[in-house]
Amino acid sequence: MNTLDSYNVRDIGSLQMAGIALTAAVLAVVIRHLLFDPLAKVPGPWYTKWTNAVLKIRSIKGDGPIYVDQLHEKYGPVVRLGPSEVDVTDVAAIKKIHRVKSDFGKTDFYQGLGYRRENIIGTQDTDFHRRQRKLLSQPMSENGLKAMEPEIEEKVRLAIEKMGEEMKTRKAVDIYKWWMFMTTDIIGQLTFGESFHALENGKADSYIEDLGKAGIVSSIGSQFISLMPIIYHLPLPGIGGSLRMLADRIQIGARAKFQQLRHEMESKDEETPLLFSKLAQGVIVDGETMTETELVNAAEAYIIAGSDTTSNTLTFVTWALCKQPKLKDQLIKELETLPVNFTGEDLKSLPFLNRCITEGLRRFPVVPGGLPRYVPKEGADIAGYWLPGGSTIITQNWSLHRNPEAFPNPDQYDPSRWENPTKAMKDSMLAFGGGSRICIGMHLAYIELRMGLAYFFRTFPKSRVSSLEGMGDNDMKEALYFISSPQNHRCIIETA
Ligand code: HEM
Repeated sequence: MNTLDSYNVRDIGSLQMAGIALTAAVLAVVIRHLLFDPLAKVPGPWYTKWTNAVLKIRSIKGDGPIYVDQLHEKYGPVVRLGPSEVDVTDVAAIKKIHRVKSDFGKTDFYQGLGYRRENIIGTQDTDFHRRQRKLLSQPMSENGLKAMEPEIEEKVRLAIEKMGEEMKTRKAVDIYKWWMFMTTDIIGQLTFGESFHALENGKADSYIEDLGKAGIVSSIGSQFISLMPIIYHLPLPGIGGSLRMLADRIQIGARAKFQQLRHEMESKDEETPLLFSKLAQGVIVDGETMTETELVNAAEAYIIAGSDTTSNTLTFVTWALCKQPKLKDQLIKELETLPVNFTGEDLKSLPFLNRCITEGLRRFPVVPGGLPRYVPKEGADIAGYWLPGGSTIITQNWSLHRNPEAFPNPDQYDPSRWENPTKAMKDSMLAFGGGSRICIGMHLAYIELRMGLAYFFRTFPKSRVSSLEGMGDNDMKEALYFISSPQNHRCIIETA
């Protein structure tokens, strides 16, 4: 036997050993999964024992919630989505997960969305979150927002004016675009004391464009959270560098806006009521305050969370009402009862307007997918299934809001179902989340939704869905990402 041959024999031996080791490792994983899989009893497709790849692919395609909903139809209120992921539609379980002081904390998914910024939306630190809520809640309360209503109303009126102008030249209006500019300008105005002037300019400024780009990259990145440290530094096409560079650009922009706000407040005798007026001046609330970095991060969180959520809801509700002229006429009749100089309080007391909004939030939930949470370390009993600590539990609105027992004929947009809402209906609504992590901008959203719809239908009572430029129902099919929107990003309405 020559030397070469002896090497070959040794190599073959090593290869065999490696093959045996690999087979043993695979077998060990298989056996562990088969014998010790803590989620083995949770029903779901066979492959979810091994992978959540189907969920990821469908989420990236923008129809993850439909996939999960189909699994619920087949397997019941608790379904397995992956090796350690479960979705639940059981109301008692949802109350347990989304309650005040819940120990089901937000998962790493939100870290992806926040692209490494510790802010109120993504934080997993309960003390940090409690402090932020305490400091930020008052200006966001119904009472706190009253002082900001004139600023909001001004932007709503400007949006309606711009829609009227577009109607004259284009013979139709893209309400998706104008509602987006309006909500972006409102949250900019209330946050930084100066809007982004999207309504005046008819386009988003570079800061908003950067935020939009970061939102797209982050929402894809949040599906692959373990790859985020790499994604963060990769040069990506179309965003002017890496996500890290983009995030830095956004932060520099927000910091400059804040410094300008502080400067203006110092030079004024009277205080302008804004979401951060007091905190920006370093006012201490119950012995606590926020640093400039915390304020900048909170401002960014507000702008991300507070623009397309509200504008997409406005778009879907406006469209749904234009599609059903009887409902639209009923709303217009109710709006005719308003005094000339109506206020936010007057709008709050209009029953049909508010039913139209509630039904819009149900039928078109703009946060349609899961609000993923970790099961606390001691594990939890969820609707009769024991889930180990650290597994992920998801509660998706898309399914909850379509529970046919609570909402017969769930695909129908029908505001009348809210005339006498049952307990099951109220319990099945999770449009703004729940418990300690409930949407802090909920009251602001309601003010914008009421004012937007009231001004729109009072000004344009003849509105109807247009077929100009090929507009059709298909345009309004929902792209179900973390935030859902009309799939073609337009909604063309004729107002005369
Ligand atoms: C129709 C409009 C809106 C809808 C449907 C909506 C929905 C939601 C939902 C479902 C959550 C909970 C997320 C979770 O638990 O994982 C949330 C949280 C949040 N929303 Fe909204 N939102 C809307 C408008 C706004 C507005 C106008 C703001 C303005 C600042 C805002 C700011 C936030 C913030 C900061 C959080 C995180 C709260 C926390 O974790 O303490 N949202 N929103």
